[in-house]
Amino acid sequence: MSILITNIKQLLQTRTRGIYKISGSEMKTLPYLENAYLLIEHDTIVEYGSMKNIGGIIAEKTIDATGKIVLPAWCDSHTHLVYAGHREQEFVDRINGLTYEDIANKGGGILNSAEILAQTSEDDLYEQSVKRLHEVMKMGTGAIEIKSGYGLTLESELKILRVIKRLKHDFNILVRPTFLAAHAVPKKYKNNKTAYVDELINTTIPEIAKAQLAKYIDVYCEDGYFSLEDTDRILEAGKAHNLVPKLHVNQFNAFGGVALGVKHNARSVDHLEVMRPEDVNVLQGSDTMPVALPACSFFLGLPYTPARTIIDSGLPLALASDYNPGTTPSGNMNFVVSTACIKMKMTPEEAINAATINGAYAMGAHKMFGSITRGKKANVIITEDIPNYSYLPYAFGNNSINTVIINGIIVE
Ligand SMILES: N=CN[C@@H](CCC(=O)O)C(=O)O
Ligand SMILES: [Zn+2]
Repeated sequence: MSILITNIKQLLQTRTRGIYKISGSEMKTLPYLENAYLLIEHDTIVEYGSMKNIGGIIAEKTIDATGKIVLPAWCDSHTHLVYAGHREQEFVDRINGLTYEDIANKGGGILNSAEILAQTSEDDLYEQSVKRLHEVMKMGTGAIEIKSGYGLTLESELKILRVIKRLKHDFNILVRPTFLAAHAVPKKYKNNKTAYVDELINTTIPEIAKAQLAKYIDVYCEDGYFSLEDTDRILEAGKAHNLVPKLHVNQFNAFGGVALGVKHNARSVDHLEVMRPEDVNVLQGSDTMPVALPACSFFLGLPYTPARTIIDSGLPLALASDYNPGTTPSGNMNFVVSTACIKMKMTPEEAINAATINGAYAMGAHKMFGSITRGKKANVIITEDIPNYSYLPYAFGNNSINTVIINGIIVE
């Protein structure tokens, strides 16, 4: 199937091959063409250019994008999309004064989700997750990372990772699986966290690696969860099984998690709501992508990741949704981009770079996703008739998307 998109008002994020992430002041630039066309063959972008030079291209399907903007589909590099049930009671408890920490200390939070998931069949978990994946694809997400982490036992973690594999197989979208059993200490190990970490290292990680169900390994490095020492041991064990590190760090406390991530050459360090100068400095010159999750800050009323400090120091920054039942029950990347502009003072250009090419980098998908580049996967959003690209984050809460094409196929 070939698709020709014509009369595009603005074709955003047009880049030549070999550009894998955008850093510092370069994030303020979003290359684009006006009055453009884009040609897709099968699942690939094969050509684009000015309408003046369209020549005699013929395709099986033509979409007239007069008045519309075309941009790469969002690359959401941090989600927990495979979960069971919901946690709106905790939401109400927070409105009534409890903190995220209070709720976790009462056995709620991640442990609450793990209990529900243990009682949910694999098929049911799959069906619940299908709805969410389809919903985010309709909202423009064209590549996604999904973590386990609501299992906390070998059996339940495998259940989640098998569901992720099924989604990957059944849906026409890049899915990157991450193993996150170090998400919370299970009740059984409440007073013996070291035994849980030992079990992860000696049994769970080797089994997960044997099953080839994950590409990345993640740890929630935070007070009350996993310490620097635990995290170091877990990442080391993961690396021995070819699992690439990603980290949850600096959500509530900063104590060296970012430096540890850099030491392990983590693909990304995510959250970063609390950043000290040394946490920013240690990222300089590294291959690790900092990732902000503004919808999580919005929902919990936490500080926002200091995007200006990070970008103005010359670093790159990616944006992701953190879709999960506890801290971010939404996978809407349009909202993430708006919130980054409104609350983190990112310009629309910076936010779009962060949610496309830098998001692709944060999940190791930058060679085929995240920009309008000849030879990359045909993952595009066609907006409604809107005045310009700044209107996208400006009209927060609106769905300004008309059509989403993922791997050359229109999402229905
Ligand atoms: N902070 C750790 N993990 C998730 C939330 C987990 C939960 O509360 O269910 C996050 O990234 O926000
Ligand atoms: Zn998360």
